[in-house]
Amino acid sequence: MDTEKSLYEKVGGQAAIEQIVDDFYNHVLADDTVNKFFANTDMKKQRRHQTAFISYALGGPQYTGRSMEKAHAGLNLQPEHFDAIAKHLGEAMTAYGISQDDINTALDRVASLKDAVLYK
Ligand code: HEM
Repeated sequence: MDTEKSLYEKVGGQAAIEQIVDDFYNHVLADDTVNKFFANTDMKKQRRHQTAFISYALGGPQYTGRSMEKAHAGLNLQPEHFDAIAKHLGEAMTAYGISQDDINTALDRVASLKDAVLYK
């Protein structure tokens, strides 16, 4: 748990998340593999999604809304969608100057939610 907390703090806390979210968001919306899922999602929700996703990856403040299963119900997300989102997260973190080691830690965390998110 200490390691998780320090990753969030290490990369700059809330301010880092906001910048990474902006970059991540632009990439997700430009990617035809995944942007269709957000076509009917309102902007506020989308923003919450990106922030929750990245906060979780960094071990920051936890999202307390609907369960991952419920949040993705009806989307029937497939591995390629998950991988595309993970790739954009990695790239946004690289652009922000986060080390590859820390990025791998973040991607491992995110991968642990795969079962909760896919095929719902
Ligand atoms: C670890 C992985 C993920 C996490 C932590 C996560 C987190 C969340 C959260 C917290 C919400 C609810 C947002 C809200 O209602 O305010 C949500 C909804 C959503 N997620 Fe994810 N997500 C993940 C993976 C994905 C993937 C791979 C996709 C595919 C492109 C995706 C697409 C969506 C969409 C479209 C919604 C909105 C559904 C709606 O409009 O009700 N998510 N996600």
